[in-house]
Amino acid sequence: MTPVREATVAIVGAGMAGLIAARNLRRAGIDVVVLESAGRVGGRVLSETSALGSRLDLGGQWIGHGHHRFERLAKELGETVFPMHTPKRPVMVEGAASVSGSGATMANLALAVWELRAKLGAPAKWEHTTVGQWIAKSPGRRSRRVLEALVAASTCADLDRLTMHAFASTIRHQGGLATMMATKGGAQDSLLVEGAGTLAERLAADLGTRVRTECQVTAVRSAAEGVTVETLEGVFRARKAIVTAPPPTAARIAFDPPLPAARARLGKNMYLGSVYKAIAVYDRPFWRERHREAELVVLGKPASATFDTSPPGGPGHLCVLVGGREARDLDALAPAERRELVLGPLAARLGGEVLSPASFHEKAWHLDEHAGGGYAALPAPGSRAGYYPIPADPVRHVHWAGTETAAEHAGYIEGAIESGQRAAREVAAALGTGGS
Ligand SMILES: Cc1cc2nc3c(=O)[nH]c(=O)nc-3n(C[C@H](O)[C@H](O)[C@H](O)COP(=O)(O)OP(=O)(O)OC[C@H]3O[C@@H](n4cnc5c(N)ncnc54)[C@H](O)[C@@H]3O)c2cc1C
Repeated sequence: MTPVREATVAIVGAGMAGLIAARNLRRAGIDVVVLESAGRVGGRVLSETSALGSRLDLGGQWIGHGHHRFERLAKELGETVFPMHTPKRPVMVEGAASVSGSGATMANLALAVWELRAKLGAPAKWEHTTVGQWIAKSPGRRSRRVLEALVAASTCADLDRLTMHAFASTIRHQGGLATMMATKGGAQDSLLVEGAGTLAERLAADLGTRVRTECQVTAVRSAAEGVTVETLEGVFRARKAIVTAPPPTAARIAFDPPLPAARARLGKNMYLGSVYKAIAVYDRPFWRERHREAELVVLGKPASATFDTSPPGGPGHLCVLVGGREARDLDALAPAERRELVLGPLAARLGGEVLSPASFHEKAWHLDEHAGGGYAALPAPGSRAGYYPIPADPVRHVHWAGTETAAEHAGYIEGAIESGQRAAREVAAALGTGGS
């Protein structure tokens, strides 16, 4: 029989929240074990190396304006922050032409209404209206397509699975629509040369054998003296547990005794969005030489958002994001077909070289059984459970972290870090050990 292993705190998930909680508990002298179901650490952050040697992120990457914890952590771990190459405003393109005139004006008007409603409070009837229904009623084919593209790229939601009320609540919590969508001064403000995924790798390296990958937690049983955590790799006993998996994936864990109804509801009433992300790498950002900006919203099928994420002095990086249902539509294609579909619409604008990257990196997050999707868990229609921040009150010896629980910047890496710090403080206090 496999022996039962002991730690003071067992942490479920080696994403940013779990790794930060582990690091802070270790700093307070508390023994931890981090149990991760995937064969790698990082969760929704993941860095790769391009054919030209540059690092790139297939998961979370941007440091948003005011994401101070994230920026501090990056600097502390020796990473280099650089600002995004940002035009005055992104260009919306359909085919080779940019979208202007009434299509753009109507879309901007709708965005202004959403922004205002998010600030002042959304009308109750928006609880029964999905974003898809709202957009379908608004005038102008192009304007509707712009709105669909922007909402899908900024939330990764299926537009018929996100109510206007929930969307307004997300906008409010994430500092406004303009902030969510902006590069300079917004949620896509700056990047890391070495990659956000590298931060997770460095945090895990410092924790050494305390981090166990391919160790899926199947059950957490609470008793008076602590918890027993069952995994596919054996049983761990601890005084406290911190669960960092987002509610839809945490719902696969059996809790004994069962979780209170409100907590269990979160797992049922939330889902992770669908998102496809690609980074195409070129020997230089050649489009800049032609005074072409690569911050684009492409209104084709699929609709995508493209960014120039090239590191300073390094190769050219084009980042393409497709969110929601259209991200899933890409799954059925062969890789070469998908690459052409994603890069093809950019060629008319940026030049034919777009079609011949030195390397092409892609990931469909909704197909990742461990992460479950991205960017973050969303509330399903029919309930306000799942609005940010989701409750994180401990249940006996079980504490909760993960970006969705963050009081500030939920959904972002900053929120994951904040939640890990908070959970570590909470657990250290419960153990009577202080903590950082
Ligand atoms: C494509 C994409 C782009 C993004 N872009 C940005 C961005 O630019 N900037 C930004 O700030 N944020 C971005 N985000 C969001 C950001 O990546 C996340 O908010 C953050 O990484 C979440 O961290 P977390 O630790 O809360 O959760 P996770 O990273 O999801 O960690 C949870 C971990 O728990 C593990 N797990 C789940 N169930 C179990 C189990 N039963 N047993 C053991 N382990 C389990 C999972 O495998 C995972 O590793 C993006 C996300 C995606 C997917």
